[in-house]
Amino acid sequence: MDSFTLDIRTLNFIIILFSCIYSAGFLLYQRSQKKISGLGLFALSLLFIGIGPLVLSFRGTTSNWLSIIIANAIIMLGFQLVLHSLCLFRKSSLKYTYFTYACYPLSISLFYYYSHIVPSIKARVIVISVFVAISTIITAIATLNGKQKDLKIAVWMMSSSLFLYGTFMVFRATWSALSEEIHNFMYAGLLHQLTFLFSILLVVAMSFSMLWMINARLVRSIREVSRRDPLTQLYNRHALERVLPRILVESHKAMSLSIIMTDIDNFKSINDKHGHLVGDKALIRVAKVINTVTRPCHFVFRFGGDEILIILPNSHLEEANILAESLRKSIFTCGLVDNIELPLTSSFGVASLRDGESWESLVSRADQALYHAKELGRNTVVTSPQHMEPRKIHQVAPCDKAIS
Ligand SMILES: Nc1nc2c(ncn2[C@@H]2O[C@H](COP(=O)(O)OP(=O)(O)OP(=O)(O)O)[C@@H](O)[C@H]2O)c(=O)[nH]1
Repeated sequence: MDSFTLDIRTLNFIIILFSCIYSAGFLLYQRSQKKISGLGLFALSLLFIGIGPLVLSFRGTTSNWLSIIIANAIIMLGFQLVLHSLCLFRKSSLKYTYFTYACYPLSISLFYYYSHIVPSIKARVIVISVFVAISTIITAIATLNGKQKDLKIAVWMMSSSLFLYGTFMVFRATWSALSEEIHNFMYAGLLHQLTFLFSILLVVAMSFSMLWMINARLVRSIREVSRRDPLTQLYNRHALERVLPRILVESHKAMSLSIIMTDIDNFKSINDKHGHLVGDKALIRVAKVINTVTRPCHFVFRFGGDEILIILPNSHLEEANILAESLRKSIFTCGLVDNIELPLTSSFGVASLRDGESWESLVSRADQALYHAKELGRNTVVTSPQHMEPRKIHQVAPCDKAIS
């Protein structure tokens, strides 16, 4: 095992360099971009993981108190903060940090004991290896169990690099416990030299995974923005074009798909009478009501102007009618908009996909039904018949209030 040797001083220098560079990078990133929970603490943890070995390298030229106890306390604090920061970043419970925070003073006391009362390099190696093993394995679990939606492959990379490092530390502690006392750490053997090499790998892997997760979050938020209507926050036509092929394939398998087309009644006169800002608020209010009444399996799109399309996958006509009627009532009773009592109502056209019917034909039937609802006095739900009777239109709900 000792025929191959690595230079600990060089490896130590690389740890210091990488940790400090990544730390500074993350701190600058955090300052210049929108704050990301846990990122500042993660940067700090890397700084500690870098400063610890720096202080350690003064061994022999400064007091043991500084070069042994303080240096190792800084390294252990660095690993503790990696755990804390990743709990914040991944929205994991902070309970994961309790055990290692409790072990921290005990580990420092043991360091004091094995450097000043019963000096033993071997015992100190075991103490730090056990502490780091526990904290990195807990960090790997906390990272995996976080509630935050992140790119899975990057989460796995972060978690598995921490887990592998922790496992190596368990091996190092066990090996050291079974070996003889170490007289000079610099020549203690390959296992201890590998610790420095693996620490460099851990710093690089953690930093890369962190950047990967942040980048994936940005891409997701940009994609989300591009698919939402900025005023109502409903999905836009671009989103409809993206999800429609999938919805149609699934609905052909399930043999059922219904849609509801709705349009605010006399919206132009709301705009003309109260101004476009009030009109915007009315539109937002209607969108909110629709979002509250519909279920997560329904898709709601701003189709254009004041027209909103609701897609109900795997739903028959009756189900769509019941939903449309409940939406109609909820909009009719939704109250004041901007402290102004508006006659806020909507009309609805409902249609269900017929055998072999195209999407365009379905939308056109829902549009026709909506048109008839307007003709019938508005604030009404009209259903397009399911069977081929193009001229026959059913009115399913009476008008609560006709608006001229
Ligand atoms: N405030 C506001 N108005 C909008 C927006 N988009 C479209 N509009 C207005 O919405 C109105 C749509 O009117 P229509 O649907 O044609 O007619 P209506 O007055 O609602 O009448 P009916 O639909 O027949 O009940 C137009 O005046 C558009 O200028 C928007 O984002 N904000």
